[in-house]
Amino acid sequence: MMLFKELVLASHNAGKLKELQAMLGDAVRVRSIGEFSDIEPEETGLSFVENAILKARNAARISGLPALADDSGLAVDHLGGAPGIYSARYAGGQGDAANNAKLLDALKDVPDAERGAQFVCALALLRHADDPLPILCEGLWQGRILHSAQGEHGFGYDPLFWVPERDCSSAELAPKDKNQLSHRARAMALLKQRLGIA
Ligand SMILES: O=P(O)(O)OP(=O)(O)OP(=O)(O)OC[C@H]1O[C@@H](n2cnc3c(O)ncnc32)[C@H](O)[C@@H]1O
Ligand SMILES: [Mg+2]
Repeated sequence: MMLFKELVLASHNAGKLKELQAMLGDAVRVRSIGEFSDIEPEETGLSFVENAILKARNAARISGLPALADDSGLAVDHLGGAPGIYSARYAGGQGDAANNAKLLDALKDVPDAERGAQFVCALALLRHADDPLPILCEGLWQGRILHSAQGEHGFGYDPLFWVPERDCSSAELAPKDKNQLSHRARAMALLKQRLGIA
């Protein structure tokens, strides 16, 4: 059952915000944390779930609203699951292009069969800043890392992520298709079930 009509999305990533807003639809009025603060909390957790809770708690405290956070990243088999929770900071916080260049370099000469990877998304919803029982939902998306960037849609590692079920990169998918297939889409589908807005 839906407990509120308005929530704040605890993300400063424009690509994520767009996707989460599209997935939530009209069921709930969505505010962005950028309306309240430009300061990003330090992501000190050792798991996606811990970081999602930390970001949602911070946003709920700042806004006084229920808060939804997304902590996500790319886990590459050949790299033992890296960059994982450090995906945004993989190349030292220099942004998507630097992260992608570093990833291609790390996988140089690695054959396709060993380029498996998964996108991971953890969503945390806190009804208020001191909520002792956050709602947690996760989603995974299996694919593999390309040898060069392909496609213009999406954000982050999308141009390097090959989607086997569609035979294209995740940046070549139309946004509405990515929003049905992705790690974020899967986590959000579970969250909507939990909230009774599926
Ligand atoms: O923490 P917030 O403010 O939400 O924004 P962020 O960009 O820092 O987000 P994360 O800490 O969760 O880091 C996620 C990293 O994983 C990447 N990522 C997550 N989902 C992705 C997707 O759907 N497509 C491409 N890259 C994605 C993204 O580009 C970041 O480098
Ligand atoms: Mg972040």
